[in-house]
Formats: sequence, C-alpha cells, structure tokens
Amino acid sequence: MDQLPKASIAPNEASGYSNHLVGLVYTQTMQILEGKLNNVTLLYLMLLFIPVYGAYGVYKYRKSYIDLPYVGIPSGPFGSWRAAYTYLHSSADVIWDGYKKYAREGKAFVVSTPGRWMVFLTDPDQIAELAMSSDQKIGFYEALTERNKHGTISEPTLGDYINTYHVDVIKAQLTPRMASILPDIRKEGAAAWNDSLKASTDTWTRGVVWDIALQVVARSANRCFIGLPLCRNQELLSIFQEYAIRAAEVVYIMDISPKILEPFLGWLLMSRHKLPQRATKIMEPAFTARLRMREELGPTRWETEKPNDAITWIIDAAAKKDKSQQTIEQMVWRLMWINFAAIHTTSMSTLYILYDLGANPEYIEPIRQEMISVMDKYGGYNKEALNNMVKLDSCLRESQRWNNVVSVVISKVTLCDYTFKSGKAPFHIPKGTFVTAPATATHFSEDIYGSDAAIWKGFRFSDVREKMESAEESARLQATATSKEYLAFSHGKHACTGRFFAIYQLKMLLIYCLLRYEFRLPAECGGKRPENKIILGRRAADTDGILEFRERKEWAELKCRWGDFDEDGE
Ligand code: HEM
Repeated sequence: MDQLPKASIAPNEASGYSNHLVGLVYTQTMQILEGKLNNVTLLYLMLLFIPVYGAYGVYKYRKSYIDLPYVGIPSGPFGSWRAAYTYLHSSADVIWDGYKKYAREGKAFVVSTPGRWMVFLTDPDQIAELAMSSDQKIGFYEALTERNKHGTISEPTLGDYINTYHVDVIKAQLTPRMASILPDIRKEGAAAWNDSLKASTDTWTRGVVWDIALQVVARSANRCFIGLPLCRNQELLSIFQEYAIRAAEVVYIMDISPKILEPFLGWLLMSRHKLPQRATKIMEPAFTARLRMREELGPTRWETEKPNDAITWIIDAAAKKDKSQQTIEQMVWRLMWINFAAIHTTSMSTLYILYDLGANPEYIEPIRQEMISVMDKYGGYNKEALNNMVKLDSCLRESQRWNNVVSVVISKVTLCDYTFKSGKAPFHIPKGTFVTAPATATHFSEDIYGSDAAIWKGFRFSDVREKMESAEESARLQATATSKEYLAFSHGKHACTGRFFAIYQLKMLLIYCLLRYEFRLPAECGGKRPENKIILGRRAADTDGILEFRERKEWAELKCRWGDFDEDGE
C-alpha cells in the first residue's frame, strides 16, 4: 500500500464522522474503479456485501412468503424443520388438523414437509380451479418431476409434457377398447384366482389377500397390455412390482436427505437393481418381433392387421416422437410406467374392497344377487352388464372414498405468481409454490359427506342414484366419475386416465370372486378388518391381512350360466 487512504484517517472535527464515512465510500469506490485492491478495500467490500445480501434475503423472503395460515409448526428454534419431521411419520394427522381448522372458512393452509412448503386447499371450488388450471401457469409435470425425482427413479423424459405419450395411449387406445378387452380380464383373472387360491366346497382356506390381489390384478391387466405368455412371466411381474416399491422408497428417502447424496442414494436404492434393464431383456424379443411385423406389413396392412395391445400402441405413439423415443429401452420404460400406475393402485383397491366386504358381510349377498340378475338381463359378462351393477359400483366408490389409495392429489407448482380467485377465501401465492388437494381429508368432510362421513356405507351412492330420475345426474355418482369433492382418481386435466380400465377390471375380478367363493375375516379378527397404516408417511393398506375362502356350491351352475367363465384362462 503506497499511502493510507485519506478518509481512513481519524476525523478531527465535529462533522468529521459523516464526512469521514462519505470520504471512505468515495476513496474505496475509486480504489476499486482504478483496479487497486488492498486490505481496507477488501474489508470495505465485505462490509458492503453484508447489508446488500441481507436486503436481497429480505426481498427474496418477502417475494416467496406464503401469506396463509401455517399448520403444525411448533414454537421455538427450528420449528419448520421439526414440523417437517412430524410430517414424515404423521402426514395424515397434520393435514387433517389443518383441514378441520380451516375447511369451514374455505381457507388454504401451509404445511412444512421435508422437501418443501406445501399449500393445501380446502375449498372444493379452489380444488376445481387447481384441477382445471393451465399447465403453463401451475405446472403438473414440473411438480411431479421434482417430487417424484424423475431423473432418479425413471427415464427423465417420462416427466415432460412432450413425451408422456403413455398417458395418451391409455386414454386413446385402452379405454375405447374396453368392451373387447373384457374377455381377456375375465379369463386371466379367473386363471389367476385359480392359481392363487386352492379353495374347496367343504373347508375354509386361508389366503393372504395382498398376494392374491397382486396376482389377479397384475396378470389380468398384463394380459390386456402384453398378452400370453408374457403376462404370466413371474420375473417380469415381480420387476414391475419391485419398481413400484423402490420408487416410493427413493422419493421418501431423497426428500429427507441432503441433495449432495442424491446420486449415491439413487444408485443404492434404484439403479443398481437394474430393473428397467431386466425388464428390457424380457420384453425385447416381443418389441423386436412387432417392429419387424410393422415393417413387413407396410403402413396400410399394419393399420388393419396389427395386434391390439400396449406393445403396438406404444410403438405407434413412439413413431410420432423424436428418434430418441423409438428405442426399445424407451418403449419398455413406457410399459413399466403404465404398470407402475396400474398395478399397485388396483391391487390396493382389490384388497380394500375385500377387507371392507369382509368387515361388512351384509353387503355381499345383495351385490351377488344384483350380479346374477343383471347378467341374466344383459346376457353375461359384458360392458353393459357391468355398467348396470349399481350396488357393486357404489361399494367400489365407497371403498375408494374411504380408503383412498392416493391421499394427496393434483400436486402442482406455480410457474408465475398466482391468485386463486374462486372459493370463499381467495388468496395470492408467489411463483414456485407447491399447491395440492388433500383427498383423504376431503373424503372425510362431514360438510360434504354428512355426519356419517367416517362410516363405511356400501350403498351410500346407489341409494342416492336409485332415487335420481336423470341418467346424467346418476352417472355423476359412478365409481369412475371424479368431482371436486370426490378425488380418489384425482380430478380435472390430470385425473387418472386409467380409471375406466381399473373399475371394469375390479368389477370383473369381483364377479368371479363373489360368485365362486364365500369369504370371511378369521375369527380372531373379531369382525374388524385390518386397519390402514401409515407407511413411509403415506396411508397404505395392511398387506399381511388374511381372509378365509370357501367355494360356493352354486358355482357349479353359475360358472356356465353365461358361457364358461374361465375357459381355462387361454
Ligand atoms: C383403482 C386404481 C387406481 C387408482 C386409485 C388411481 C389413482 C390415480 C390418481 C389419484 C392419479 C392422479 C395422481 C396425482 O394427482 O398426482 C392417477 C394418475 C394416473 N393414473 Fe391412475 N389410478 C388407478 C389405476 C390406474 C390404471 C389401471 C392405469 C393405467 C391403465 C392408471 C394410469 C394413470 C396415469 C397414466 C396417470 C397420470 C395422468 C397424467 O399424467 O395426467 N391408473 N391415478
């Protein structure tokens, strides 16, 4: 340093301190402009940085502040962190507390979760607004990609708007073909029931409901997706199953771990198991053969002669995308993802309805009688008959309402500052806020479902529907119908596209089960079904539950009454 900066010399006048400060700022700024850096200049820079950084922090905080009531934050230090920890093991209770407190006023509330702050809506009108909101303003896949760690649990393009063509495949190909697909579900479902449960007419046989549900659901769904014999390939089915379980673990563990550990955890929990690679190895010959067929037939013949299954649909959809989407690995990823969405959810639903009927056996015979009379009227196991099983439909809707496989739905993130204009208490939230709908809490709201909302009432919806004169009105209470108050399949733009398939499949599997078997809870349960649990912070079924089954004598006559039910499953 050549000389001390003038302004740093102690002032000797009364007004000297302010002059001194001005002088300090002036000389140090000049030093920086002239490119001269010394210790004092550095100190000056650091001192300047603190208030600038502080001001920026305040600005950022104010900009991202969510001006809504906060729920479950304990007083004292690290309140939001402690609240996030509580959310990990008691998310259902935390959300329910907030819902009870604010739903009457239609107010949204904020919860601290391990990964982020989440705004929960309580007003059904605001839930509808969220469900219908533009993806450009409140992004669905942006939230899904961040919450579900897409890059880690799956191929990253599965979570973008352009390449989620597996969603369209279900909507445009699977659902419209329901009538022609039903025989496949019936045959494979029957074969899987047969293989999973060896029941006789004279003794009660115990069965682990989850194991049976997984088999009958995974096999019958995949009979429609990939056909015989692949739908019975136990290695493939267990890869799909393991993928669903591991993906849930990864999402949970990564949310509570430092970001720096993500690559290691991704490898430890997911990639080292090589699930997509193993699935590709099994599926590759089928995709290769189908691609060859497509080439040999040429475009015109392919359109009329192609087999109708998910392999064809995925190939056709991928052909309209970028070349990178047309590899077999990419296409198998789509199949994995459809299975991810379809199998765990529908197996859970099968287990739930069997537990519910086991605990409420008075519903079984009326449903059975309805099945028989409706199939007599409509000529067997067809779509029309299934549509007219109103009591069965009601029990399924009630089971979905009460157990609710996905307890928080329509999770989206604001891509700009956004004002919710509908509902009793409109509010404004900043860009980057996660907003969601508490499905389970909504389903247990007494304001919506009445004072018996917490009671499982199988005919809750059919009793109302039977009194309705308009078919259109009645259709709004079908098991597949979503609404701002019924969120089992979510609602709006990103509602479950597979729900029609799921409900037809569930009905077909239950027709077989109810006509062929009697079932009951084991005596030691005292009439109580296994309770739902919280696993990894989410509501889930008790997968160890048991039911006792016995073949009904009437089955001998019923199995051929509308044509052979199982037809050997082939
Ligand atoms: C009873 C069984 C099922 C239940 C309870 C269920 C539930 C749901 C829910 C709640 C969502 C929305 C998730 C959210 O908002 O974050 C969803 C989405 C989805 N479901 Fe299902 N689902 C079931 C069966 C199926 C089946 C069988 C398929 C396929 C055949 C399927 C395919 C999908 C797809 C592709 C989406 C994403 C939609 C999108 O990205 O816009 N689901 N499902």
